[in-house]
Amino acid sequence: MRTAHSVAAVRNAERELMDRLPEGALMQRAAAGLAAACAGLLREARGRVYGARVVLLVGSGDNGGDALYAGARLARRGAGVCAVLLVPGRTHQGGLGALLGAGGRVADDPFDVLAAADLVLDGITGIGGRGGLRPDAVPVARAARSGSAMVVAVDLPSGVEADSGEVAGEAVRADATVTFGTYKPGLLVDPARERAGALRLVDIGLGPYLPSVPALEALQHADVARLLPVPTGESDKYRRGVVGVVAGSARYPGAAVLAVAGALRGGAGAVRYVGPGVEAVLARFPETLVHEGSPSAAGRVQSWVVGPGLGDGSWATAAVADVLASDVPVLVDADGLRLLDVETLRGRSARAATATTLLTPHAGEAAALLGIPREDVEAGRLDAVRELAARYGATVLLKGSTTLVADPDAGVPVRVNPTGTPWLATAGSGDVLSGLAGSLLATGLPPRDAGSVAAYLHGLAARLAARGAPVAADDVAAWLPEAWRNVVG
Ligand SMILES: NC(=O)C1=CN([C@@H]2O[C@H](COP(=O)(O)OP(=O)(O)OC[C@H]3O[C@@H](n4cnc5c(N)ncnc54)[C@H](OP(=O)(O)O)[C@@H]3O)[C@@H](O)[C@H]2O)[C@@H](O)CC1
Ligand SMILES: [K+]
Repeated sequence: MRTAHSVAAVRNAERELMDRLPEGALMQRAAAGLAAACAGLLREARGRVYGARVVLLVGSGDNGGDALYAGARLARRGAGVCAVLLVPGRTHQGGLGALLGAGGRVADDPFDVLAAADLVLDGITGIGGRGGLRPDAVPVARAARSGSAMVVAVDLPSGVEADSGEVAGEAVRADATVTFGTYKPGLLVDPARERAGALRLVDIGLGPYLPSVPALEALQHADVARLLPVPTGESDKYRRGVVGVVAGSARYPGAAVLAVAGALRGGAGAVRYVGPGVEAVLARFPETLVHEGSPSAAGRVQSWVVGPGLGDGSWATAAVADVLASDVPVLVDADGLRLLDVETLRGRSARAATATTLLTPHAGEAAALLGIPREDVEAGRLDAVRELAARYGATVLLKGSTTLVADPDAGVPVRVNPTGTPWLATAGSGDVLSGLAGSLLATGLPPRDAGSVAAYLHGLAARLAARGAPVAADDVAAWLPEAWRNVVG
């Protein structure tokens, strides 16, 4: 599991650890890890550290101090290191002394040195930064990107919000970020994540002092493998779970087919389809159980998926209400999100512990549910998913470039999916995801696990299917077994 902690948690842990260490020891640990990472990158790019041209962008806080001490270490290994001091009167004095003592220098003209650099260390701001880059830092950050240098962010790309992943204005765009002690939420959530490049974590000994419950967590292969259902010798199709899929309409029969395609690959023993797309579903998947009446009359299921391509006719409205009246886990997607009755939804968890709900909006649907503009959801994804989960009393999976899953209990870490790919932004891929997650719900996974495991497999399947080329939603569904094998492999 990759975990991220809030700035407040990092600051507390830092205070506790600092009390037990000699002054400056923590910054030296950070700088040593940072210099080692930079030396590795320079060796990869040009064979050796000796003679490399390194430029440090140094702000007014300890983030700049880290850059200066790391620069001193690189200078001692023969790199030509030059510091650009953004606030000369408030530069970290110990760090500057170390750099100058190691043969580094302060740049006269930042743009000259940046144009010739092999590597730029961004030490403008770290966890103390607020708002986007200040105006004087913007041209320097742009110049760092415009040459051929690798840009390495110290702790965080300057200009991003560490706790939320928001980017208010301009931020550094790094090729790599070397972060200290723990990941920060902004390194894992877009739009900030996208500025961070490849992530590297340097252990500075904060671990024992950080809270055991992080703010954010990202599943890795081993975590997903542990969560995936494994049928036993005694499993028959009913014990493995039956997922009911209420999807599709005369106008959108394809949504039914794609949701069933996802559901068939999610581990449930059987898929029961209910809706107007019976013919299309059976033509493609003859193994599906089908029913054309109301969902509650279709036979037993262990979970429901309701909404993809359902339209908003009277049958659809009644079907959503019917499904929400059940006591099994329900996943609500797409049109289902527009048709759901909020009071019924909130009442579900009070009615039965098994009546859990997983909502799976994309940014536009989330915006409608929250009554705010879509851009606000995209800019502040973490806040939006937390707010939705709290307001609706349901688990919420917010789809997008970094899919997030929030539990209605605010004390439970938000999950962020690490396997996404831009190729997933394709029609119908959400229908596949809803079927897949619903199927995992039927096997008994709680909503947060079902949502985050489904997002993980779905992203991985898309990557495996795509290999650099466009994919259709149908390809993603077809590659789900390969993604599953890849995880348990
Ligand atoms: N915690 C730990 O465990 C460890 C922490 N370590 C390191 O310390 C870093 C945190 O250092 P920090 O607290 O000094 O804050 P930092 O990020 O340097 O920025 C604050 C300065 O920036 C300024 N400023 C603010 N916003 C700005 C903007 N938009 N654009 C431009 N400037 C802006 C602000 O100025 P002011 O608002 O006062 O004018 C203030 O002076 C952390 O990220 C890590 O690298 C490691 O050494 C070891 C272990
Ligand atoms: K930085």
